[in-house]
Amino acid sequence: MPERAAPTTLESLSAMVPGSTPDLLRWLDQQLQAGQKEATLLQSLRDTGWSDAVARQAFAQVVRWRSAPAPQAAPPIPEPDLRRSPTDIDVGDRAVHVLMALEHPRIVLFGNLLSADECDAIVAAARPQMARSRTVETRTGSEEINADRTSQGMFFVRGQTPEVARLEARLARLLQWPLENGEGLQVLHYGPGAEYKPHHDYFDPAEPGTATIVRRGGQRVGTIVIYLNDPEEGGGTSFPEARLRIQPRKGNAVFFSYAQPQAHTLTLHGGDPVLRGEKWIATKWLREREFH
Ligand SMILES: O=C(O)CCC(=O)C(=O)O
Ligand SMILES: [Fe+2]
Repeated sequence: MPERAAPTTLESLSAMVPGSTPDLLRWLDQQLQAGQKEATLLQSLRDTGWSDAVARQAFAQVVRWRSAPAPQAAPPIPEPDLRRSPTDIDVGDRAVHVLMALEHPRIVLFGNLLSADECDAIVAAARPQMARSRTVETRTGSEEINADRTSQGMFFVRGQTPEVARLEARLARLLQWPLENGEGLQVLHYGPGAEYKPHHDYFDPAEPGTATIVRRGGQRVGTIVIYLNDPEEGGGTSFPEARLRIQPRKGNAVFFSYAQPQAHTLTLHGGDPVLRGEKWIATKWLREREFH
C-alpha cells in the first residue's frame, strides 16, 4: 500500500465517526484500495450488523481521508549529522569537534574547523581588500553602509584562494549542503568598539527589495560564523532570544539555521562590541538553491 501521510491517522479518524472503530475504518481503507465499490461495501457492512448511518459516515470519512493530499515534506536545510551525538565530524581532511548543540534555536558550536595557519592565511588574503562593511538593503535590494555595523569587510568569490576553497569543501561536508548553495565567504574585521547590532540574516519577506534579492539563490537558510582570531575582551556572538553568547576562539565556528525567514526561528543575533583587541571572522551564508 502506498504510504499515506494524511492530516490524521485512521485511528484518530474513527473518533470522528461515532459508533465506528479503527478496525472498521482500516477494513474500509483496504477494500477501497482493492477497488471495491461503494454499494458493495455498504451492503456488506449492513450484512454484518453495522447501522446504515455509521456505515455511510465511515465510508465518507475514509474516502475523504484517502484523497487528502500528502503533506509536503519540509524542504531540507543545512544541518550537521548529529544523530549519533558524535564528538568529531570527519570533513575529509580534518576532524571537526562538536562542542555544543542547541535544538531551538538551532545553533551548533564547532571547534577545530580551521588550523591557526589557515585562519592567518584567510586574514592575510582578505586584509588588502577590507572596506567599511555593507549590508544587503532589503528596502531597495542594493548594498548600503549600515550604522549598526561598524566592522570592515570584504567578500571572496567561491574558491578564490586555496584556503577558501578548502574551507568551502569542509563546510559542504560538515553542513551537508552543496557548496554551490553558498554565498562567497565574507571576512569581517572589528576594531575596538566595533560591533554588529542584533539582526536576522534572512531577508525580510515584507521588504520590497527581498523579491529581487532571493531571485538569485533563494532565501538564506543558514549561517556559519568562523572565528579567525581570539579577541581579548568582548566580541562575542550573541543570541539574545536564546540568552546565549559564544565567545570567539580562533578556528572555531558557530552555525545556526532558520528554515523560514521568520522571527520564531529565534535566530536574532549580533556581534558584541569588541572591548579589547580586535576580532576577525569569516561568515558563510547558505542559500536554498545554487547561488551564482
Ligand atoms: O560578528 C559576529 O559575531 C556576528 C556576525 C554576523 O552576524 C554576520 O556576519 O551576519
Ligand atoms: Fe548575522
